[in-house]
Amino acid sequence: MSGTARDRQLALSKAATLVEALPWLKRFAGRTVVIKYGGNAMIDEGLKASFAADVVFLKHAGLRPVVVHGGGPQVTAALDRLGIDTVFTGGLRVTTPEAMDVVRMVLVGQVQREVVGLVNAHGSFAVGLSGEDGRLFTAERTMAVVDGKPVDVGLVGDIVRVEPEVVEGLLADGRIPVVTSIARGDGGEVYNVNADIAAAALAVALQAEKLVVLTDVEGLYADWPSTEEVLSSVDADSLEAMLPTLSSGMVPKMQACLRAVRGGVPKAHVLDGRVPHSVLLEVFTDEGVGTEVTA
Ligand SMILES: Nc1ncnc2c1ncn2[C@@H]1O[C@H](COP(=O)(O)OP(=O)(O)O)[C@@H](O)[C@H]1O
Ligand SMILES: CC(=O)N[C@@H](CCC(=O)OP(=O)(O)O)C(=O)O
Repeated sequence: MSGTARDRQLALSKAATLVEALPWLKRFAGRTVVIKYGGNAMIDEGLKASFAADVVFLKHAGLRPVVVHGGGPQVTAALDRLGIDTVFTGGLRVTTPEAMDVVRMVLVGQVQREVVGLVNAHGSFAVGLSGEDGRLFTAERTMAVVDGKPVDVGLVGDIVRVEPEVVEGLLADGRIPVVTSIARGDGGEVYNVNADIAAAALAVALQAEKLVVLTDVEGLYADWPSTEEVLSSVDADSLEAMLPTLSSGMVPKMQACLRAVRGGVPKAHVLDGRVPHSVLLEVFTDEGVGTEVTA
């Protein structure tokens, strides 16, 4: 093919991508999308920058993105440096009072600041919040479930109340809220909340159009640890039946997707955050990517 013909074909395919986005741009105008940015998806500087660009793109395209970030690997690295062992049970970090201080310091003081900085490379959009701010999240102590039995995991909370006004105020002001999954209990105790669960609770409270969860696998594998088949779509009842068979970080992630769709969020998606611009591909293309959870 001559250079000119190739150039013309490339231009046509770029135009086709833009045109494919048109119905989605119309459909999602003014809608809220909650994006959970997992610590395992924060791999390198290029990917972090492409995630931030996607979030800012959504905002300029007329959506209202809200970021809930994780940072589990970053917390584990900080605990290692302090000589504190890490144990996960049923996908939740066993959180001693000593570990809780580190979790809060790393998530709010380090990871949230980093995400705010990445988004604000594009303008003065991002404002960071902990679940403690404006009493956004109230939590109660919870347990992990292993083989159907509850197991104590220390200062881990589940969200029992969301007061989304502080986030709604920021959205109305044209900002991009960047939320950390730390919450207080009614008695003032501080809890470590899994970030997938926090993102789902917030998506429900904001009546979001979508919950998008970025992680380090292609989606939900049908028969993990085999990675041959990614489920492209699963409904809430089938997912609930699968829950007891899931392991590690997929347990809270899929509980979160279930909670979102049962709470009225039309769709939840688990995407591979290692693929650049996976958020844009999910929101603005016909096929979507990863695993979609529907009610
Ligand atoms: N059925 C499954 N499909 C995909 N991943 C699974 C499955 N079961 C367990 N996993 C594990 O769950 C991990 C994702 O959870 P997690 O490590 O908590 O991610 P994140 O930090 O993004 O929240 C995957 O990397 C994989 O090791
Ligand atoms: C209770 C619990 O497990 N809390 C998580 C909070 C951070 C998180 O969820 O981070 P990722 O999304 O990167 O996994 C933790 O301490 O690691």
